[in-house]
Amino acid sequence: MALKGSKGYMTGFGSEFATEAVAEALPVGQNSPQRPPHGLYAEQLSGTAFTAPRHRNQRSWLYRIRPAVIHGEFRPIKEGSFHNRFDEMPPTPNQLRWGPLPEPKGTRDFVDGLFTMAGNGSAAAQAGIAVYQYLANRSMEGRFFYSADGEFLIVPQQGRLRLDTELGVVEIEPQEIAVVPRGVRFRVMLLDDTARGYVAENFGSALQLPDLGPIGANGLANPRDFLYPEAAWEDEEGDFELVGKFQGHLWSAAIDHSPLDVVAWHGNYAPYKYDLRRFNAIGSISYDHPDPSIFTVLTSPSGKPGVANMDFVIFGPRWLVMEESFRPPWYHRNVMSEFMGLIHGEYDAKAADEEGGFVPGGASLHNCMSGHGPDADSFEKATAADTSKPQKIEDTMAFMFETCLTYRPTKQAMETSALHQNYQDCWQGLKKHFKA
Ligand SMILES: O=C(O)Cc1cc(O)ccc1O
Ligand SMILES: [Fe+2]
Repeated sequence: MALKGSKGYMTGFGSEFATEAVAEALPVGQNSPQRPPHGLYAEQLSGTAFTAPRHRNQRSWLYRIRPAVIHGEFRPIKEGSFHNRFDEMPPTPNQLRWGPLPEPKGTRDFVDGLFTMAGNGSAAAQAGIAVYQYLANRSMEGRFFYSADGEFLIVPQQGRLRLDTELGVVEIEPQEIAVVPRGVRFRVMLLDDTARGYVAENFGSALQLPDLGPIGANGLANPRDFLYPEAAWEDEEGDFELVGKFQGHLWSAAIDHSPLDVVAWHGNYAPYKYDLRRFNAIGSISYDHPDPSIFTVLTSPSGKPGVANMDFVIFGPRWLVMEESFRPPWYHRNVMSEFMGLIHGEYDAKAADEEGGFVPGGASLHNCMSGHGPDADSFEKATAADTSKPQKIEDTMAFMFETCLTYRPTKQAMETSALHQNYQDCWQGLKKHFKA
């Protein structure tokens, strides 16, 4: 089942778009005419309060075959590995690292295949985030999903995905990301046999581009590299299911038609994709390793000046030229909490070890004020390196979901066989070099 209409994209982060998959389906000069063109229903989808300041206001007008209200009663469904239970055990200050999650038995689609790793804040407070990993081997057939709790930032690590959404089709592959806004209904189709990746569900204010300050008008993730789908639709009837995530729980309603029936839309509240390889990395060209905030792709402000509910930060290919400096990340403790994943290649602060190290598909968690930094091998290498020569970090893509609220790992994340038992050993070989 492929949606009808264009599979093209429109460019520009947060732009005001207008798109129609059927000619003249968009009303001209008004949003809600008495009789919209082609017998469509007009429906507004508000992502911010009606009264949010204009530069932060997000809403789209959807012109659809049936309004979103037509579906059966929602009933709670049994939750598997996809849940928001962050209080099943006391959060640990220990540094944690996981290998790739083991393949579960049987078939599962994107929604069944979500596995909650950690979270903080709550959907109720509209603050904090949940971090999931997914492992899917089947497309969502006859099944649609939305979250009222937050936007979904999807980071594929293996396998291409086609996100069929109410507002159009977004295709992503590893090293690209997509964001599906709160409330938008979608289904995830696998374009390869299996799919594996990470998701941050952002309960707080919508992700936006960071301010650039003295960097100037250009750099980091450039607005025109964000792609939004053109309208695409289907008019399918059948015994389908709509799964909603609402206040941390999953609900299911019968729906006798596809909710992906939006023939035209206009506005600035829509899913989008971004290719991480387009990131314009900016760094030190003199000395010292800068703070990783220079690698922020998207940020969700918390309301406190300069403090992010979440930052999505990437560590991609770049030159290191800092002279007489320790070039990898320094040892540090951070009031913000750091969940990391590796999409591709190797991370410069962590070499392979007997547990496999930090490998693609794996993850690490360095929580509020827990010490961390390069392992012993990486430290030795970096302190011996010739820093009069530039060094290129190539063929790698790691990322961090950094948040101002402390992560609470789930019980299942603490009990999975993927959790490394000896992670802290990677630092125990750090020798004393002090000479008075
Ligand atoms: O801990 C990490 O590996 C992430 C990180 C990278 C960096 O370059 C500086 C600080 C930081 O937390
Ligand atoms: Fe860190």
